[in-house]
Amino acid sequence: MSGRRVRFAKGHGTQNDFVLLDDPDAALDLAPALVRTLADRHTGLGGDGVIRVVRSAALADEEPTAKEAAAAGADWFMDYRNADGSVAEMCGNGVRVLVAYLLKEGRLLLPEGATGAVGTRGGVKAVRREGGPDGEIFAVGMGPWRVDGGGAAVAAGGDVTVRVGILTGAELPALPGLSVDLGNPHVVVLLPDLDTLRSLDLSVAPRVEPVPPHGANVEFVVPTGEGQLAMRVHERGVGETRSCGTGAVAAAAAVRAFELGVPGAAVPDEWLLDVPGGRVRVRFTPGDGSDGGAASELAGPARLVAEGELLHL
Ligand SMILES: N[C@@H](CCC[C@H](N)C(=O)O)C(=O)O
Repeated sequence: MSGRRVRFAKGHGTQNDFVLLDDPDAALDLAPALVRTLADRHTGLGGDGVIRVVRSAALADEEPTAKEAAAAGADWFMDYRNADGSVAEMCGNGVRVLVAYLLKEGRLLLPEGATGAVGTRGGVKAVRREGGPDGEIFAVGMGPWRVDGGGAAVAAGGDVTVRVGILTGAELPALPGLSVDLGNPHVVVLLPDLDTLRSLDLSVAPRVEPVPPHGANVEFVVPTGEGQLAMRVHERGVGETRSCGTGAVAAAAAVRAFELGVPGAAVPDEWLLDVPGGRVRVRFTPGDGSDGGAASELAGPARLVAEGELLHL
């Protein structure tokens, strides 16, 4: 990209932060090394991930999901990369930040309450502007989810084992985890209380066994009230982040699946998740999701904080 001028923006959704690269015509060679440099908090702009803002049609020849997006009328595509340079299928917080950027650039018209669409590798996502104090709350249709091990895994309390360290240097006894697919892979671990959640040392990746074939984002959750969860997350390709949108949906879906298994339990379809970077809302349309028919929605803020031009890269 020597000699080329590339505009960037920086934004976050509940402090899950991203570098956005403006590349409408898919002219950039977004090699993993460039992503790592940009995401680095010392040598680059810093972020949990990098989002290339690209026209779906411009990426259609090399990315089948971009071709589908273009055909479905979603003009813009979120080409999402984790901070380590790896490609991820979906990013719930990232979609909202992308939408905030497209609105700022006048590329998407989304009056409050209206619905638009953006392309991702995890499929076309419907987005709605909800408003909020500074007009920054967006809701994203996250589609169906899948509990990988089905009802048997839910009944057993999980399908994998998770080992995680705590700040004293010790490790918690092995914990059950439930694998949930949101387009990207998640493992959700239910913890007994907030003290245990706070005690986790997520500077080291939790170990999941059997090892998920494509890695996993691991969410640790504690129910804090009816339809309320506290969550911390270790993201695949990043490390601990202050929020994860797909993780929030996976966490709520897992806890809801456990509760649906309790006879007589009143299980809410709306959940509030408190993460270190703020709060997001997850809604499920009625159903248990197991037939792929039920859908989920994630809502939360998105903020752009800077824009500029890349130099020397
Ligand atoms: N922070 C994102 C998820 C980003 C991708 C993830 N690290 C993966 O590799 O699947 C979110 O808000 O969903």
